[in-house]
Amino acid sequence: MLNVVIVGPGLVGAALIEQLVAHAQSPRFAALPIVVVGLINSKAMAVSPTPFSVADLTQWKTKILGGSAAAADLAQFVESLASIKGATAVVDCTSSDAIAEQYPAWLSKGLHLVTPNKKAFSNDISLFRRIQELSSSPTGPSVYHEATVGAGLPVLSTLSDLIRTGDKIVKIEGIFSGTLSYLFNSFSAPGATQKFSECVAVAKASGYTEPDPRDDLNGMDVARKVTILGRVAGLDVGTDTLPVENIVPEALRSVSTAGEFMGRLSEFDEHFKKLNEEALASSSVLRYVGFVDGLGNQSSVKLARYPLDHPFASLKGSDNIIAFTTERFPNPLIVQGAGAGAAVTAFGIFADLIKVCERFGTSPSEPKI
Ligand SMILES: NC(=O)C1=CN([C@@H]2O[C@H](COP(=O)(O)OP(=O)(O)OC[C@H]3O[C@@H](n4cnc5c(N)ncnc54)[C@H](OP(=O)(O)O)[C@@H]3O)[C@@H](O)[C@H]2O)C=CC1
Ligand SMILES: N[C@@H](CC=O)C(=O)O
Ligand code: NA
Repeated sequence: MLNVVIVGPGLVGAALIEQLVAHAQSPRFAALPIVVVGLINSKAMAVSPTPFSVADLTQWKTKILGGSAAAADLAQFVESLASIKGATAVVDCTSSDAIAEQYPAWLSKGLHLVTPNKKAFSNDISLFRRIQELSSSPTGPSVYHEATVGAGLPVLSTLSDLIRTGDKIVKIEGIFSGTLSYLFNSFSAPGATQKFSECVAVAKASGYTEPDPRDDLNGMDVARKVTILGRVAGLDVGTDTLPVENIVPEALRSVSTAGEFMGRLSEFDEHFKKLNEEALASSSVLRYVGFVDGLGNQSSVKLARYPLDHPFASLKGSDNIIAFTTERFPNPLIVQGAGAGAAVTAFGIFADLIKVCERFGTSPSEPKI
């Protein structure tokens, strides 16, 4: 049995709980060897020596983290996991740097880690290397973070399979942001009529953006994904050295809240309209792309023009597209699909939890179709 505790049941963490509950209730599946024993958000926490029931998980906001729950204290929360019998995985669904810093300590206690939080893998490379080192033993704790790039799409698993089998990465090129994909697919297309600020508002309301959409528009979210891919491919890349094109209008970079930023973005609709018209005039569209250079040090993140017949130009919705050009795949291996949103991100986390189970011999059975 794998015990799971979720740190930060926000949009994505709540969707994970929903998927675990739906799985447990589905007659198609045998009982899953995954149980939830702890939840903590920024206000409250609860850890139970026995698994939370499906009924409690269905109403976790009131039944688990409601009135009688203890005040949140992460150190105490982690300490109390020592009393839980059997393997335990921490699922970090925050976007917190401070929590990412805790991973080495958690791994040293033998806790497994599954997370969509990009920070630990894209901040200082020494943290990335420490985590790799602590999770490198086949019998020790495992770390899976598929959802940090392309949400649930099989991007990191594909990359690590290519590398583990001896392929050489030439380049990885793609649209790695669900938010920026949605924005430019809707805004920069022949005949499109929506204003840029309207597209940003829809992306935020759809749950694609980071809590502050400037973290998407400034290119940092894509830079983090390019960094993670590069590091998994063995390259020494970091967000501090990557050239990154920031498309947040200069005047809005230092406004203090995401709300103020959203409120004032329409002042810059004309600026984005002009960029778009220039692209369309040359039969091209604007797309925000990341590039990992497997052979040199030309990795980058930028807004670029693509001709209308290019695969990046015909992308839909919040889809990501990731093209791996390798020694074995001179015509790129392409992964494409929804790369943001609560359900597809939670799917990636859920699949990683199943991998933790498989690695330790508590494999869930296949559906009974
Ligand atoms: N949304 C998406 O499409 C995708 C998201 N991701 C990543 O998934 C992660 C979660 O995203 P999302 O669910 O949208 O974010 P939310 O802002 O909805 O949720 C974040 C959660 O973290 C909690 N939290 C923040 N700080 C702490 C803390 N110090 N201790 C305990 N809990 C804390 C918040 O608590 P409280 O509720 O009390 O405020 C909240 O529950 C992020 O790292 C994001 O980059 C990855 C791929 C796609
Ligand atoms: N804000 C991100 C969420 C997933 O990483 C995006 O838009 O892709
Ligand atoms: Na992924």
